[in-house]
Amino acid sequence: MDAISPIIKIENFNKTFLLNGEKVTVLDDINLEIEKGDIFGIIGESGAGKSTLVRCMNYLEKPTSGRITVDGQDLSRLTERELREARRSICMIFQQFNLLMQRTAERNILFPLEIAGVGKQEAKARTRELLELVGLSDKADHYPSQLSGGQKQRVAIARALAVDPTVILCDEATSALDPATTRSILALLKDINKRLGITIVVVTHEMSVIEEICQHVAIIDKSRIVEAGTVQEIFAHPKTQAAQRLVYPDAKMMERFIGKRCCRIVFDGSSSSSPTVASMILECKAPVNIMYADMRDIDGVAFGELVLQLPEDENLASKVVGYFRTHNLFVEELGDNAG
Ligand SMILES: Nc1ncnc2c1ncn2[C@@H]1O[C@H](COP(=O)(O)OP(=O)(O)OP(=O)(O)O)[C@@H](O)[C@H]1O
Repeated sequence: MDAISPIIKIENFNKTFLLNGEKVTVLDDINLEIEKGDIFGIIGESGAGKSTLVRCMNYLEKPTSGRITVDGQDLSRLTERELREARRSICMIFQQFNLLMQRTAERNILFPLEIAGVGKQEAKARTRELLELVGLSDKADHYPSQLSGGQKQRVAIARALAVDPTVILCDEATSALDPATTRSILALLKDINKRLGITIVVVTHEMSVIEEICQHVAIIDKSRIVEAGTVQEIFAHPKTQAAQRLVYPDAKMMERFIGKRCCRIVFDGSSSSSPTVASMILECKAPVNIMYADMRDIDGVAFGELVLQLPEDENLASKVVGYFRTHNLFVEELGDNAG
């Protein structure tokens, strides 16, 4: 395989379920390519079809029509035995960790090595290494019930890594965790991707997870992929309503600023990293109120939106608006016809 060919390729893919005798289309004409070494996010609202899509990537669910190729192998052509073999390199981690409760952390990680027939000494040494990699060397003998949610997910990640996968599929892997633990698990996944070159597919309903670790993202809405691209592109120019709802969840709230001399400034990653608002205040000598701010730092670049209340003096107000426009920012005055 050359470095730029996709490790996962999904073509003309459809999935229907039979529900009370009726066909329900859950995924409709999906086409997607995920490059080797990427951290790829799949985001959408509840019921959009995210989990079904990711489960199809290792054939836990089979497509109704269409093709899935992973690492050059068309999964539809594999026998059950070959599929089991292929699944060893396409591991999955889940929201609820799925650990074996009667086994210690160490023996959970040993499990896939036992199934793969790895010798005892080698398996034990590998397990120790993995416990260290996920920062749990001191918890080897703990049972899942004695571990926190974050620690359980670390064991699940170590177990996934035991068989040297090329892809890790994460289905809402941080959704049961608090924000600080979520960040630490995402940092661990990022580190694994960087150090081991493993491709990671992240299914989530939280934009913050995408921002934190993904390079590319696909947005699923009502069974279809409505937008896909780099995280920066999607943040900068969300085209569809589904993407706009995710990137600007508070868009409806803008209505409350209408008629109050407010303007909305969009930071789409193209402006310089200088403190633009502070510089504007110094240069225009204009006092402004910040009414609303939703800013994110993605790879050191500012994305998001600000609502400022402009000065009453009309000349000064247009000077402020002009300042932002000359600094490559999109500015929209929230007049009576805005919203
Ligand atoms: N085995 C099944 N039989 C029938 N319908 C199913 C089955 N599995 C999933 N569905 C339906 O497919 C749709 C998509 O489900 P899926 O779990 O993929 O969505 P999701 O985007 O992951 O949602 P969530 O974020 O709530 O988990 C839902 O309407 C669900 O009810």
